Parts: sequence; C-alpha cells; structure tokens
Amino acid sequence: MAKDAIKPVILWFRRDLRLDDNQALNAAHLSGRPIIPLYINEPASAGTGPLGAAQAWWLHHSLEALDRSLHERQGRLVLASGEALEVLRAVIKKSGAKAVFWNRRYDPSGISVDTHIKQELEKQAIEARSFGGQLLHEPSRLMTGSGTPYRVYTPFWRALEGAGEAEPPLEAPAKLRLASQRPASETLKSWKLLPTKPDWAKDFTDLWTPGEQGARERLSAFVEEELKGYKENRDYPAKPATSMLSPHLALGEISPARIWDATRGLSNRVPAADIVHFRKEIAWREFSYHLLFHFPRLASENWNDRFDGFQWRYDDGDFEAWRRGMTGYPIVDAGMRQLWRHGWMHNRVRMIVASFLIKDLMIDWRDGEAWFRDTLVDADPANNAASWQWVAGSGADASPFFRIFNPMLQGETFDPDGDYVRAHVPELQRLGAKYIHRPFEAPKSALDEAGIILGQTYPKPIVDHASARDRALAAYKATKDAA
Ligand SMILES: Cc1cc2nc3c(=O)[nH]c(=O)nc-3n(C[C@H](O)[C@H](O)[C@H](O)COP(=O)(O)OP(=O)(O)OC[C@H]3O[C@@H](n4cnc5c(N)ncnc54)[C@H](O)[C@@H]3O)c2cc1C
Repeated sequence: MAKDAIKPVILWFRRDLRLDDNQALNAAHLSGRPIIPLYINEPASAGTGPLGAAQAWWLHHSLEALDRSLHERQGRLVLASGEALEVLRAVIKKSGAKAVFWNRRYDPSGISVDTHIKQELEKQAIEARSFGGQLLHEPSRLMTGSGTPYRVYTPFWRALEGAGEAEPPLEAPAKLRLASQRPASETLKSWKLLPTKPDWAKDFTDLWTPGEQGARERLSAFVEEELKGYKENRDYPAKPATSMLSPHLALGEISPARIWDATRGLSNRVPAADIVHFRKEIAWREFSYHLLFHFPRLASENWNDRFDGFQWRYDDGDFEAWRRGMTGYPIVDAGMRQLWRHGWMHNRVRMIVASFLIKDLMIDWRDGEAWFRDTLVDADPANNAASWQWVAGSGADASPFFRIFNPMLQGETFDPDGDYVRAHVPELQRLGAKYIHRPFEAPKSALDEAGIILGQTYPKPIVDHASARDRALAAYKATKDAA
C-alpha cells in the first residue's frame, strides 16, 4: 500500500453540515484513509464569514449536532478559527494529512478563497479535491443553446427539467474511519455564537431543530402533511404550508438532491401540480446560484446597471421603523417582527416588506439585504441577493420596478382574516378583519373597542402609500430618462 494511502484526509465542512448525501465525505470514506473532520471559523475579512447573528445561532446548534453524529461514529469534529489556508496548513502539519476534501461553494468570496487554497495546497503536494452536491446541478452544467448562462427563469427551469433526474442522494456511511489522533480543537463555546444579553433568540428554539436530523424530520413532515395543497396554500402566511427547509438548506444540513428525491413516487397521494410547484421553488434556488456564479456582482451591485443612477433616500428613522416593525402598515410590521422573533419570514411577506423598503421608503435594496443577512436563519448569499434584486427590479428576470405592492391589498388578499398580523402584532389583536390591514382607516369606535390609540399603542403610517408610490415612480422615471 502506498505510504500516503494511510495518511489522514481532512474533510473540511463548510455550508454542508451533514453526513447524508455528502460527496466529499463519501469520497474520503471510500479512500479508506482515516478522516479528520474539520470546521473553520473563517474571519470576516475572507468574505466567507462570520455569519449574521441569527445564522450564527443556528451554526452553533448545527455544529453541536454534527459533532454528536460524528461521536456516534467514534469521531469528533475539530474546530479551529483563522484564515482557512493557515488553519489547514497547521492541521496538515500536526496530523500528517496528505489530502483535503470539501464540497464546493459558489459565492464569489468562497470561490476565490477556495481557488487560492487549492493552488497553495497543490504546491505543497497536498491533494485538494472539491465536490458538488450543494446544488442539483453544477452552475456551469445548464447553459443556453448558445453556451451562455441563463438570465431568465422559465427557460432555466425547462433546461433543469430536461436535464433529467439528478443523481440519487448518497446515504451517510454507516461507519467511518475517523482519525484516532484528533488535532487539538477549540471549544464551540469560545466562539460565542449564541446571543447572551439580551437573548433575542429565545423563541427560535420553539420553532427550529437545527441539525441534519431536524432537517430530515422537517422534510418528512412536509411531504406527509403540507406538500399536498402546496401550490394553493403557499402564499398564505398564516397557513403552515411551506417546507421551512430554508435554514437547513442554507447551512447544508440537507441536500437539494435529498429533497428532490423525497418528492418522487408520491403521485398516488399528492397532486402533480403541488410537486411540480415545490420543485420549481427549489429550482429558484438553483437559478439564484446560477446567476451568482456567472454574474458575481449580483451579490452587491445592481445586476442591471441602469439602477446605478437611482436616487435612494437615506432616512435612518424610516429604516429603523421598518427594522423594528413599526411602520404603521400591519402586514409589513408583522413580517418584520416575525423575522426578529423567529429568524424567518414567509416568502410572500418577504416580497411585501422588501417592496415597502425599496419603493415606499426608497431605501437601497442593499440595506434591506444586509438586515436580512443578519437576522435570517436561512440567510443565503445567492437567494438573498437575487431575491432583493428581483423585488427592486434591478435583478435578472426581475419584477418590474413599477410593480409596487399595496400593503393593504396584499394583506387583505393573503391574510384575509388577519390571523398572521394578529400572531405577530399583539397591539392589533382585538381589531376585526375589516380594518386589520388598514387600522388608520378604522372609525374611532372600532379602534376604541380594540383598545388601540393610533400613534400611541400602534404607529400611524410612516408614509402615505399612494404618495410614496408616486414618489417612487417619479424617481424611477428620472433614472430611466437619464440612462
Ligand atoms: C427579499 C427576499 C429575501 C430572501 N432571502 C432569502 C435568503 O436569504 N435565503 C433563502 O433561502 N431564501 C430567501 N428568500 C426566498 C424565499 O423567501 C425563502 O427561500 C422561503 O421563504 C423559505 O421558506 P421555505 O423553506 O418554507 O420555502 P418553500 O416554499 O418550502 O421552498 C422550498 C425551498 O425552495 C427555495 N426557495 C423557495 N422560494 C424561493 C425563492 N423565491 N427564491 C429562491 N429560492 C427559493 C428555498 O431554498 C426553500 O427552502 C428571499 C425572498 C425574498 C423576497
């Protein structure tokens, strides 16, 4: 046996915190070499970390769960912080490892860090191998007939459908040969990923079970209970109708191939329309990554540079009212408070609050994207940027800027009884459905009966929607005319 065949291989975990359907892990396992499972807390300067505060909470619990799974297989996760290359070199030196395996990431900073690491390790004669599996298909696999990246979702979806079924997911190896000599590990506690005073994440635990097992249980529950009716119900935020798999996907506790696979063979109990619609949402995630990979500027610059001349407003008071859910528009406030309370927001409401920030308040989409990045447990470099740009109108295949959501009508259409608002805005708890989305139009008697004093117990609208709409359209016209 060649000498290097028994030298350990480092399995570098990143946003792929699972043993199931993990191609890098599988390859390390098949190599027969002892494995050193490693997670690196990369510095902010690398652009790949640290995570936003809500996702840091998730990461803490997810790493604990991963460590437990490894422990069941007689191993432990090694934790180290610092520049990834330096950390890898130090672990290689201590362990004598001759190979590093990882699953690919597709955000611009991740790609640049990984490319550099690969080159440097190869110079040291260390085998550096990367694998797919974070997406159904590598972003370069699906291309238009003329070999260019897709810019429009529908043809992308058709290409994805036409590409055939993704490879079936790989089962987690039942046994792992983990390196017996574990390099020194930092403690998770020392990373201080959890909030302390105040503990703003205290309600997260009611809702979420971070970790691979939690992800698999959520997937099964969704397929059993909610997938049927998904197409019709998914837009109603008061209904438990969507999978809520996004935070699990964001940290790679479950693979899209595993999710895809779970939607096979259900046609005798779930209408095909529901399955297709759900798959189309997974395909939106693929499309966001396709865009980010081929157009890395999507992360921070207007994809459509015509928007570079747009005159954004910078109003700290308005931005703060939006962040705190105190705009006076109940559906917007409910969404922003759901975000704060649970680190998650329903997709329909994300579109409404984003439209409100960008169009009613004319605050730069990048400010909204940054707030979401810090507060969402599912913050995702591709989905977040692509979705914000989609709402702003500056993105690929985006909703046109002039499509400005009316927060009252959106509320009345998608939360007709006001249950979603009542669940997150207790001040409006006793207000009936007629005025729940427009308390500022309610007669005094209705407000009195519900115990509401506008401007005191619940804010008056910070802007008048109709005038704000006109202001936004005028700014958009000026941008267009100047282009
Ligand atoms: C302004 C804005 C910001 C967003 N930021 C993020 C983000 O940071 N992270 C994130 O994962 N999603 C983001 N989304 C997309 C979407 O809102 C969430 O993926 C979805 O709400 C997650 O809930 P779910 O898992 O129950 O979705 P489901 O309806 O069950 O969908 C299943 C999966 O498909 C993917 N998906 C669903 N809708 C979309 C979409 N519109 N675009 C891309 N992928 C989608 C997600 O991975 C999701 O988990 C954002 C949307 C908007 C409008």
